[in-house]
Amino acid sequence: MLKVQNITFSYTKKGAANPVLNKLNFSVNRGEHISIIGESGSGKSTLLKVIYGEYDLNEGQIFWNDTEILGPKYNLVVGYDFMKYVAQEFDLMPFITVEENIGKHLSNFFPKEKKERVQELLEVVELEDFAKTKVKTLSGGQKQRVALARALAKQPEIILLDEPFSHIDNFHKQSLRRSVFNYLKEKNIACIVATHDSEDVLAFADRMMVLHDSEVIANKSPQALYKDPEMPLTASFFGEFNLINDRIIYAHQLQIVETSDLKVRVHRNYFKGHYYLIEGYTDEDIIFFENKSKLEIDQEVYLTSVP
Ligand SMILES: Nc1ncnc2c1ncn2[C@@H]1O[C@H](COP(=O)(O)OP(=O)(O)OP(=O)(O)O)[C@@H](O)[C@H]1O
Repeated sequence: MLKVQNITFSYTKKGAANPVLNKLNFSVNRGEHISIIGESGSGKSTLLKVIYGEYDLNEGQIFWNDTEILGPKYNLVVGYDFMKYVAQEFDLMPFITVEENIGKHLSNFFPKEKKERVQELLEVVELEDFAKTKVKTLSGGQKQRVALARALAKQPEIILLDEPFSHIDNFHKQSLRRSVFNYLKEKNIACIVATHDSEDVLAFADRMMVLHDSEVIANKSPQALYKDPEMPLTASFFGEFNLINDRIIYAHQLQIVETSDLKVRVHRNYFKGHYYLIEGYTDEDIIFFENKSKLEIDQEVYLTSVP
């Protein structure tokens, strides 16, 4: 189990401290999948780096089971065998092939096992056809997949992923995401994923942590937070929403009815595939709702909220 106990961390720039994490407490079980979300600059990457032991804490402690994770002040080499970290900037060996990169840290004493392991990982990241390709000739998304496979090669107990699919095109993203996250579950590898993409979270995360103002402001299942997001920042992660009488109401929860207290004049239609997102105005506010078809501009409709 990962235990993060009361940790505080600041970057120091020209003697001035920039506090990024303030008294964070949480734990992650073996095999558990945690997503960290938050605005850009809220400290998601910093939190992953601190857990990895890349920086020294100002306060608090981090443990994986009984081992305390210590920073560079205490460790000549950053990192531990049981934990892997795939950063946004993946550092690969450009002049050797994909399979050589993936197998880089696997022992050569067991060539058959090594070959099988590399093949298994090539399949997880869907790069079988690129095994013999030199990494320098790969695209950004392909490199990201090699970095993922390399991090998994020695089967860590916990893996930290920073925006793991950010460079991957939509065509491959869906199946790659399923393949990687299902693999981690199967092997009981804990993972902490920093992401902006709700698709990384909703179907896969056991818990979702929201970072804001240097603190964890929510730490619940995606289902619980979707149902009761508590604050606009969390709701925004799930889609378009409105604040009506201080209540968060998602755009899809508003429906056109014959008459109601909520009268809206249609301002714009946005095509979304199987529905349109409609932007409308009341006398005071902008309201977003969904409709199967496009509506006439300036048309007046009445809305009601449904669960
Ligand atoms: N090496 C560094 N030195 C000084 N300040 C830094 C450093 N890295 C990040 N910061 C600052 O720390 C804060 C948190 O940055 P961090 O990269 O952790 O945010 P993030 O939530 O991961 O952002 P994003 O979603 O844009 O990747 C920001 O204000 C950033 O400017």
